[in-house]
Amino acid sequence: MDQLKRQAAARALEEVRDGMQLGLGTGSTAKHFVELLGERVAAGLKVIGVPTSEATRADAERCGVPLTTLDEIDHLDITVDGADEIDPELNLIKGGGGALLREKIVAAASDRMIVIADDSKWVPTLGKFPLPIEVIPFGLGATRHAIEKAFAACGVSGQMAVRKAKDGHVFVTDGGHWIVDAQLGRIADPASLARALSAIPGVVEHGLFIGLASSAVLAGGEGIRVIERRKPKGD
Ligand SMILES: O=C[C@H](O)[C@H](O)[C@H](O)COP(=O)(O)O
Repeated sequence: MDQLKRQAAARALEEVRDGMQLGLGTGSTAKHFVELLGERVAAGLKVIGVPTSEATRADAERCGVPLTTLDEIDHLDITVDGADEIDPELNLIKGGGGALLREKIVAAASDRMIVIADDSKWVPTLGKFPLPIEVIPFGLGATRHAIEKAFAACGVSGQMAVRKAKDGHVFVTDGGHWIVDAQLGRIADPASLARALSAIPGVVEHGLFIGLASSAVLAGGEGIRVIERRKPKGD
């Protein structure tokens, strides 16, 4: 599996050109991209990156990838990031590693988002992977109630749980928020659910990435597939 993730990362690296400003994703697949990018930088490639998490910042620094922020620059050429699920419209579930908020900000600031994954992430319909919803701890009971209403309005339902870290404490995101993971099973209309969740005041962001991915690089036993999004970015 790790080999497939690295192959997908290597294929995405072929899209990177000298002088590009890059969004650097988070997770085990994106980490391969950062490592391979570091090798190219050591060989003379001139790029600058914006990390989507503190973990990726540390990886990029270790690999010698020069970094900046979206305060210093306001636009990126390509973001390369992993995903937890990818559907045929290139809608995504992201946030299994808790980095969804910065990942979405960075993807939205990019001309192109290339998703890299092993082909186990390719699904006909999103929802088997628990949907991460980043919330403000204040008023969580009311926010959960509003989320349940949004689920009902969008024809989905399922158990919700506040994410815990390995040490048993509540998982806290890089932005200081909590994550509620929702076991929905099948999300028939991810765009409607994304809109409904975004309208809830206590929801900071959610892991549905709709219309952000430009292409997906999927590595499997039979080789690499590159799937391009048909609609323009944002649609
Ligand atoms: O918050 C984490 C990110 O959305 C990851 O890109 C996603 O969870 C996929 O991670 P991995 O490549 O480790 O499966």
